[in-house]
Amino acid sequence: TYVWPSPYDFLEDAYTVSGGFGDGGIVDEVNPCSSSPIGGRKPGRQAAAEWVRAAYHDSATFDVNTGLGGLDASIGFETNRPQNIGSAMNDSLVFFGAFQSKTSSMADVIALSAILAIKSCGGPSIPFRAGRIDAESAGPETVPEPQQDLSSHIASFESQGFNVTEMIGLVTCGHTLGGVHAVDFPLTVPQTAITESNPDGVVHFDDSFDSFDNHIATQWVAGTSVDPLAVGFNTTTNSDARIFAADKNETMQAFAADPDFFQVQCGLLFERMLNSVPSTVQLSDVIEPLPVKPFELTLTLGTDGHLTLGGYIRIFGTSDEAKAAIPANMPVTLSWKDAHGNTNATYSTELVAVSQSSTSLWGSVHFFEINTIAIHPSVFLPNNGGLGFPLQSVVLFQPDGSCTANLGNGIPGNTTALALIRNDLGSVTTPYVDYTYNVNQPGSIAVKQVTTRTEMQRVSGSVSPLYDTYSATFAKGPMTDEGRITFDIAAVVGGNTFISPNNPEIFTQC
Ligand code: HEM
Repeated sequence: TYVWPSPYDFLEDAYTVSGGFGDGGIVDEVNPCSSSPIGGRKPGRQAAAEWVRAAYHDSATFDVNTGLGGLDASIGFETNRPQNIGSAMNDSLVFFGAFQSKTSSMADVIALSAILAIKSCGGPSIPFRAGRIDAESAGPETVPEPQQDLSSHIASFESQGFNVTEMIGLVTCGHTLGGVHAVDFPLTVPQTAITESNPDGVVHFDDSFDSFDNHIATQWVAGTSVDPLAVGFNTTTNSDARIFAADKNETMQAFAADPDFFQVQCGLLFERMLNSVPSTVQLSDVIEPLPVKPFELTLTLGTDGHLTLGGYIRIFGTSDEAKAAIPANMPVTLSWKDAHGNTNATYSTELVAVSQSSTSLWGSVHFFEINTIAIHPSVFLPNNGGLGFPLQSVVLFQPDGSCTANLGNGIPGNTTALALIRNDLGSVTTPYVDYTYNVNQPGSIAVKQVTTRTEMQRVSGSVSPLYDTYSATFAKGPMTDEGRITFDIAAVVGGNTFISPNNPEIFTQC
């Protein structure tokens, strides 16, 4: 199961916190469900629908027989294909770039975005797993198009692992959001749909385009469908009509009769769709909000030689009691153990509720601030055997003195990162910085993550006799507009490897 610390902590944060303090910002784009995407903020465009369609088009390259393709961000290299017409795919990828990092591939962000969009629109809770790997080229051209016949669609879905019933389900679940745009599909939607208030000429699939509900099915069964791919003027592109009726409307009738059945089936089908990945990819366990989780924890050496712990503790709950709780009245105590595993009345502190509130799509979430605790370094265990929240205090990033040179006009020069490494736990070998930045890739608007390694050198002692100071200077990568920049610092100390992971880009000027 998922425990802290994990390489996927960043994705878990993005999954769990959807507003207020600690919010990474992904859900804001699809809350409310009708929101249009930033950048191209046009009435009629809907980010939630665009993300769900992007996830489907990326995953639709999956082939169950070969185990190739699937959700792998190859969509970035496929935007010149007619199936992906419009700026929706690229606009989504640019937005997702802010959530891409060494431990969150673009493909994982695409999957996460669909899960959050569907939930924000009132749809099912879909389990999220991470670990997808980004492709570096286009996949096969297997995304279905509306003018194809039913047997082609059955064959397409079959090679993606979905039978006829599941095909009907997946198309219905997808087409409960959004619609068809006249600017991109003039053979399906008449140009008269384009107006000043509807510049892309969207015609929605059902009467509740911003609610993940079964109206797409109830309207179809009642004969009141407005779906341009079902009752459109051009019968050739009425693929939804052919698909909906492919089992004599059995599935559509079941969806129309029972909204809960619709939700459950959609959840299961989307989960399979998002987990369609190349057979070489090993997905993680399901990532669920942790009840208690450190957030932005920092452990630094102060000038008095004491270690200082700072940051926040996040508390998440789904019970009615948790939802009713007022953070300011919630006593949250942080206690720690000494080097012998013992507790002591003084090894404890009360945390203060952060005044700004936070929201989650999955329950209630509150943050509590650690009012910087100073402790003598020797009370920390290098590793507490996996119990509680192990604080790694052997290799520490030292923000004080770490900096990036300025070459003038805002052009960054080299970055110097400082680390403190314990000197009393055995020999220190191969200390290094792994710096992860983004490069543009020809053929896709999405950036690629690159990691370069620089060895660290011991430069001096420190204010504490237990730590020495190490330094590395390395070039910043090319400046792209997208992607997160992070670095890890690691060393082998006394035969064990210690890592200070995911430190944020250094902006302090030298
Ligand atoms: C035979 C299969 C399918 C065909 C031919 C098809 C075709 C289309 C077309 C032509 C559009 C209009 C796009 C636009 O104007 O922006 C559309 C929209 C959409 N499709 Fe499909 N689709 C199929 C299956 C699916 C599936 C399986 C899903 C999801 C699981 C899905 C999700 C969506 C969504 C959410 C939209 C709305 C996009 C927006 O409003 O921006 N589609 N589809």
